[in-house]
Amino acid sequence: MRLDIVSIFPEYFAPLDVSLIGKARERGTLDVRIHQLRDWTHDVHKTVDDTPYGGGPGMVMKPEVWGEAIDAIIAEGPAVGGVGAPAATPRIIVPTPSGRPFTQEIAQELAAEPWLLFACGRYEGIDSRVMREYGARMRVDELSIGDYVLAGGEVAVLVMVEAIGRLLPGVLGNVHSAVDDSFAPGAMRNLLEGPVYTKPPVWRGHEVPEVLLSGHHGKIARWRRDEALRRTVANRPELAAAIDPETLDKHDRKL
Ligand SMILES: O=C(OCc1ccccc1)c1cn[nH]c1
Repeated sequence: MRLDIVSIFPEYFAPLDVSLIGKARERGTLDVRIHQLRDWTHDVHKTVDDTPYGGGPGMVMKPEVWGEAIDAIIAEGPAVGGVGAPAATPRIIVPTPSGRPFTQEIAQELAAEPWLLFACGRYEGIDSRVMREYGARMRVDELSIGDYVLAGGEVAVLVMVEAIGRLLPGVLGNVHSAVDDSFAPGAMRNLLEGPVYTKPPVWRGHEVPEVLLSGHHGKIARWRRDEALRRTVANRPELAAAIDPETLDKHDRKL
């Protein structure tokens, strides 16, 4: 997969050189290119923003600069690698509080894309005509990572790149655990993970639940399902309401 990220703060993405993503880049699984948006300005101040039409507080990012940046990046294509055929254009992702919720399901969908381009907005956002211009010929998704307002899209891109990156083949240590992720479609859909334990069996007087030491896989699976349900009801009642009995039966059938 090729990942292009455009930002006025490219230094935000230094963390992508470490851990899972760093290894994937070394392995060639991921081709990450960070771009400084100001490289496509032509004035001495490298201006990327201006006052909003219609008035109001804050500034809006200029369409011309974004258009030149995205055109230049597309011209560097097509992106090869990844599961599918080479992609002539990227799928553009724009983090914004007013976007569609970014979910594990969307992370899985994006992990199958050969080429993603993340556009980091700052100030009040990017002139809407940019999304309209590129939306006419490629997928453009405005996505939110949560109901709060950040100063810019950079941190949201780090979140999405990590959620997507860990799903790529060869990036995650044991690919098995991605299948059992919370929120992933399938057995764990709408169920949160329950509590986890490791050695020692007793720590400061706290014992590990007996059933987990029993070696009885059926009882362990049921206990884990029940704990997951308990935590989901406690922390995310709206998810608990959405669990279809089929999901729970699936767990029981696996027991
Ligand atoms: O603040 C966010 O993105 C940065 C941004 C983009 C456009 C205008 C204001 C702020 C965000 C919050 N949840 N998901 C994304």
